[in-house]
Amino acid sequence: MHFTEQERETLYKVIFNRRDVRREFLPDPIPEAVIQRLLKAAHHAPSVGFMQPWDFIVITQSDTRRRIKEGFETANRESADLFDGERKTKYQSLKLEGIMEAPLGICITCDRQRTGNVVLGKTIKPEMDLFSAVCAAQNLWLAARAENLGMGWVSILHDDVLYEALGIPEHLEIIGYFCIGYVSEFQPSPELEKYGWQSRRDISQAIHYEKWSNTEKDQ
Ligand SMILES: Cc1cc2c(cc1C)N(C[C@H](O)[C@H](O)[C@H](O)COP(=O)(O)O)c1[nH]c(=O)[nH]c(=O)c1N2
Repeated sequence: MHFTEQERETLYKVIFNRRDVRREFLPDPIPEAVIQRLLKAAHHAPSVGFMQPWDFIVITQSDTRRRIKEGFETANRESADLFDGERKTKYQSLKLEGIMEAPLGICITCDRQRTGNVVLGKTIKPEMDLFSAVCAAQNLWLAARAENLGMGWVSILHDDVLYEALGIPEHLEIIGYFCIGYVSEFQPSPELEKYGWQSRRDISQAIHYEKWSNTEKDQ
């Protein structure tokens, strides 16, 4: 298959207009066919040794989401305490999840034993199964954006909250919890940039030719 220039432009548009969404969620229901398309896109992510170590837990019940939200509140208080002074005040002013507002939650797990102990491509770097499951998360994120759905990653959560609330078997690792829903708008830039927490690095600082090189600004 050969992609046209227009199709290519669309892909880049999706990439550059994807956002981590926390505050713009609408309660509008997501059609089941759309949810299935998102999950199929996630399931078609690359994976080490074609291990496909992920599972997707689909959460719509507000009772379940409330338990997760309570877990977030605990973890968020602990997290705020790790920052000092002005930074702490700023942290506390940020909105870092949309668990109750987004009608859909998806938890991605990773079964590290899915295809046995020795896996092609994972023999030297054992963490490659986890990386593969993160690729599924990114596919989900981009597919959601293409469907005009916002998605937010919530990692300010202790794993035991998700194990308990979602009945996840102990042998699975938790990759992440994601809030998904239609949105009032997509912000043009990251929320953390807009609120002065962190700005985007200049791309020239991220690219190194032939050898890693320290740029002046990075030191
Ligand atoms: C692994 C991981 C974990 C988290 C995130 C991202 C990733 C990749 N991000 C979202 C993060 O803040 C966001 O991606 C950046 O700020 C850049 O913004 P955009 O995603 O471009 O909008 C995120 N955001 C948030 O509000 N609460 C969270 O717990 C997390 N956790």
